Amino acid sequence: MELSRYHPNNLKRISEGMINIHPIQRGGILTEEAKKILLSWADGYSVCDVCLEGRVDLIKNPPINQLKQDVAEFLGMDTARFTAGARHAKFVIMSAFKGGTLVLDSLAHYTSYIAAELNDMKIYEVPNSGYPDFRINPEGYAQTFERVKEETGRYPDIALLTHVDYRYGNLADAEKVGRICEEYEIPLVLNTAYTSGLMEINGKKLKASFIVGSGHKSWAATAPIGILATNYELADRAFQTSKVRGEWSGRAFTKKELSMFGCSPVYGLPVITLMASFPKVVERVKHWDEEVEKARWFVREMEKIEGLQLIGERPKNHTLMHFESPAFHSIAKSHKKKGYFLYHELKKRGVFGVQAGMTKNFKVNTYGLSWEELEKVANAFKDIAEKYGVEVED
Ligand SMILES: Cc1ncc(COP(=O)(O)O)c(C=O)c1O
Repeated sequence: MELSRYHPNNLKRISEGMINIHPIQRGGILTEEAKKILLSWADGYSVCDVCLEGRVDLIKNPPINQLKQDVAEFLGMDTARFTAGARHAKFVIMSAFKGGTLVLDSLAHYTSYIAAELNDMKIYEVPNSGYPDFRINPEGYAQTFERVKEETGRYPDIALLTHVDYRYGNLADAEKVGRICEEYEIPLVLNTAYTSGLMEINGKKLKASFIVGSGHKSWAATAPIGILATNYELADRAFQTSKVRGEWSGRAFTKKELSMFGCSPVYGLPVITLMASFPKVVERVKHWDEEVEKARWFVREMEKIEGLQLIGERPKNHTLMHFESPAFHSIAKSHKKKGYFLYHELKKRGVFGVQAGMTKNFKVNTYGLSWEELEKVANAFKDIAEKYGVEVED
């Protein structure tokens, strides 16, 4: 075993000191407040200093019990739990509808499909409009509900909408889908992995029965942490308590919630960083419009590069974006670094986050970059294009 590879000196992060535009990382960057408390809460069971009830979500010091209620209120829901990522939150919901039928958008993340598969659910997809904008038409939900009824004799048990998808960063019309679900009386799961924590979300207004969030993606928290918020009607179904009794010992655990593995799937730094960042997160969602404005400016600058084109909806309503770049792709064909040239050229210019090997298509996220940083990133792409003889508009 070569243990020296784990020496702190060898654990320097590759992106350190660079402008990070990684598509999944921008909303999870810690606030200064969270960074300040890292060391004092870094030990394994740190949050369990004063655990009187045997459940992390009920701990009062640090105020996790209060945070859970504040997070629910912030999302316009009645109650919430912290989960092991958005994926676990979806698994918890699907397990409450085990063996049933799910309708989801065809841009949903693989973890939505896996959560349903693990729970023996039948899956139906709402189609998208295809290349180049890949939009989800809310009416597609009603049509798919009818299709399910025709094929199975009954309407689906639950529906899921990916508020902003991970492939194109399209913002779906959650309000319209929510209204349709309400008409059909089908509970809606709104996956806000890329929206709650960045923009204002009110589950009641959107008629969502469940809101799923991702702390490490969008709430300035250390991974892994997700959020599952719901209303009082469905809370008992999602957070059932244990009924088991040891046949010999007679032991019972009636306070333990099954889907939270009895106590909690997440504690320590993920919970504490989410807590420390929460006041900033509550504040930052009010400034989402400026983030969209910056994203749109960035698209305009990038599209000055010959052939480079935004894929997904226009205008952009989110900071996660997907570009098609035939010019970079043709450079890669004859470059000695092949598809890796773009990644290396960006790194040389202090920009990190475009997936190594990608040139034909690539994704970036501009959330939280200052105007100055944004300009530096756009200039880096333009500079690389010009270096290889690709035309760039003034
Ligand atoms: C739309 C969407 N939902 C859920 C997830 C998974 O989130 P988590 O890592 O919190 O489980 C991702 C991850 O990329 C995602 O893009």
